[in-house]
Order: sequence, then structure tokens, then C-alpha cells
Amino acid sequence: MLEVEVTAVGSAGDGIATLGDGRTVALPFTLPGERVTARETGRRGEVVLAEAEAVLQPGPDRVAPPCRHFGICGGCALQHWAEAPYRAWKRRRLVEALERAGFADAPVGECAPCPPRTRRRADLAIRQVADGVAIGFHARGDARVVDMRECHVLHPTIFALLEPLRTLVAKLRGFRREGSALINLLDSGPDLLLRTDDALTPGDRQLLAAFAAEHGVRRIAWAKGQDVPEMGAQTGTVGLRLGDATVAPAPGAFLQAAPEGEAAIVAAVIAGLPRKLPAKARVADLYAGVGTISLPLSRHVRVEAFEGEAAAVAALSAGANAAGARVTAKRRDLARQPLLLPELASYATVVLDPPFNGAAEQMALIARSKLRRVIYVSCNPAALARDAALLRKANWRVEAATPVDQFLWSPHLEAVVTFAQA
Ligand SMILES: C[S@@+](CC[C@H](N)C(=O)[O-])C[C@H]1O[C@@H](n2cnc3c(N)ncnc32)[C@H](O)[C@@H]1O
Repeated sequence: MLEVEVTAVGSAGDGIATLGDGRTVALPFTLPGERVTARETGRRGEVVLAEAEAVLQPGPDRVAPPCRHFGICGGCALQHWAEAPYRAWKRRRLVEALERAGFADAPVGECAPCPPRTRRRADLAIRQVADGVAIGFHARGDARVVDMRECHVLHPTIFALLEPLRTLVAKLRGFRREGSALINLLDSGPDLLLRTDDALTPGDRQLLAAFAAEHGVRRIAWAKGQDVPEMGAQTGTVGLRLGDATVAPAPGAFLQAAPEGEAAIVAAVIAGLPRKLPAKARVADLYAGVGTISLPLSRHVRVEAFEGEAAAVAALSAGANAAGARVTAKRRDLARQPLLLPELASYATVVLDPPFNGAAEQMALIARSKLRRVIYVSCNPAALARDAALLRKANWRVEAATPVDQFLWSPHLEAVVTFAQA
């Protein structure tokens, strides 16, 4: 048994303390200023992992977590922390990422909040359990599924589908032991991608159709395991408003996790544009998805969007064309075929919003380019630090940096950073 004083919160959201012999110990659900007793549970590299047994002296910023599943559910790590220090910690994560890249004293703004119950995209696990069907996020640290009876991050429209989904899945012959439900809340209502572990029967398909009609779900796509999804039931068209266009994302398409987060990202990107843009100027939006950034950006400037997924390119092109938006979308694998120096030179600015692992190949070229300005949207401070270090070496500076708390109560951080040539 250890007795330690917690001094900080680390990047995974765990309290951090230093042992007498100088080793670092990570203690989930503890906070700075707390004295706790703890049991050692393992190692992560040099770090000792431990679970707090008792909080001998609670910290000044400890609050009652609102959710009954907190501590068990893997969705949230920090509900026990008061809002102001929690948000200051999220901002600090961006400060530290930029410091690691070599940008000390970067102008980092306040953290843009996303309120509870605004998450519009949920990837939920489904399991057969002793007394029925469980649906929810995975438990913290293991593969169990938390059968969510409340959730303070999901939009209420998504949460309201969970109980009827339990009933539906329990009746499906095509469900045996496990599956998943990816729900995107579009402007046309919830859009469901259901995966089960066996083939659907004709009776199952009727059940899906009845579910869609009863619960206002315009489209249910279905797949066995990781197969390509097929249509399970459709009662109408799906749509999501982006800028002046309406797009129809494919089932399970990437969307920013919360509309408030999306609005903060788009506002920070637009604020990062050069003040004067010639009439013929073009901006490249890399890793454009269905056009979350391209479409609102096209109100200000002509946009060329690049994206690796064919379905996203098709959705973006169709939406942009129907609305007459100034966006052309092209499919391109930016890891294998990053934009080359002459291509980069043709843009007034490049915006990029890469996946979790960042954009090493593309950033190496951007760092060597004649571009004067790059706006980087990041969902992973570690990848941002690696990618930004390439710009630092090439003498760029940070003009603005905005942390966005898109994943409330989790350790994840979204950020928008505008870099300019020094
Ligand atoms: C974080 S999402 C951003 C999407 C979009 N900007 C948005 O805000 O909705 C990353 C996008 O990068 C795409 N992507 C991943 N790897 C890629 C690659 N090698 N080349 C091009 N696009 C890729 C994904 O399909 C996804 O749409």
C-alpha cells in the first residue's frame, strides 16, 4: 500500500504523484492537492500504475461526478474535477504540446467548451449478457460493455434510442453475442450503422424497418462484423447542413463529435485566414471528410478539398455542387501522395485536419514549402507536437492557438493552431 500526495494530472487524465524513490505514479480519479492511499496495479514503462483505495484528504477542486457509471465507464475520466481547473488543464495540454515542438510562449487562447449532452456521434458496443442485451461504451481498461442507464455526454436524442435498441437487438436472429451501433445525429435525425455477428433473416429486416419508422431513424445500415455495410432500412433522405450546403454522409461517416466543437473549430480556422485574400485565391483543405471545414470556408474563399475516403468525397462533391458552393473535392491518399511543393505553392493557405496519428509525410513537405500560412486542426496533442516540430525547425511561428474541449470529461483535446512563416 502506498500513501502519496498528488501534485498534477497527467496526459491520460490520471493524478500524478512522485514516490520517495523518485518514481512517478499514476492514480486514476485523483486530483492535485489530494493525499491518498493506493494499491500498485502495474507498470507503464517507467510509470507505476496504482488505484486509489482511500482519499485521506480531498483536494479543493473535487466535485461530485454527475453520472452513476463514472469510474467504471471508459467514456469519462474527469467528471470529479471542478470546471475551471479542468478547463485550465485542457488548455495547458496544448501549451505543453507546442512547448514540446519548440514553440515556447505560443499565444494559446482559452479552451472553447462543449456543454454536457451535446455529443452527436457515438460508437457503442453491444453484448449479450446474462439478463439481456447491454449497450454502451466499453468499461475503463477492459472489453466489458457498460450497460448505460444514463449518460451526460451523449445528446438526449441518441441516448433515447438505447432502450428501444436493446429491445430490438434482443429480438434479432442475426445477433448472437456481440455487435455495435454507430449513431450519427444528423439534421435529418439519428443515422444508425448496426453491426451484428450473424446474417439478418427476412424477419430481422422487418424488425429494422419497423424500428426505423417508429423511432424517426431515416436510415439503418447493417453489416455482419466488419463487412461493408448494406442498407437495412430507409424511410427517407438523410442530410447535414454544412455552410450553405446540405450533405448526405455515408453511414458511420466521420463527423466532429459535437456541434459546439465544430463551430469553434470552423471559427478558429476562418480567423486564421490571411486578412487579404485576392479574388482568385484558393485554399486547400486536406483530410476534408464530408466538408465540415471546406463548406463554411467556401463562403470566404475558393476551396480545393482532398480526402482519402471515396464516400466522403462523393458526399462533399454532391452537396457542394447542389448548393453552388466554391468547393472542388478530390480523392487522394495524402500519406502516399502528399501535395508536392509546386502544388502547395499554388494555395494562399493550407488547412489540414489529419487523423489521430497526424500528417508526418505531408507536414515534411509543408515545412519546406513557400506557403506563408498553415492552419492545423488536431485531435491528438502528441501528433500535433511531432508535426509542429517540423515547422519549428523551418523557422515558422505560432500566430494563434485555440484549444477546444470537444470530448468533455475525457483526456482528449481538439485544437486549432495557425502557423505563419516567421
Ligand atoms: C479528423 S477527420 C477530419 C475530417 C473533416 N476535416 C471534418 O472536420 O469532418 C480525418 C479525415 O482524414 C481522412 N484520412 C485519413 N487518412 C487519410 C489519408 N491517408 N489521406 C487522405 N485522407 C485521409 C479520413 O477519412 C477523415 O475524413
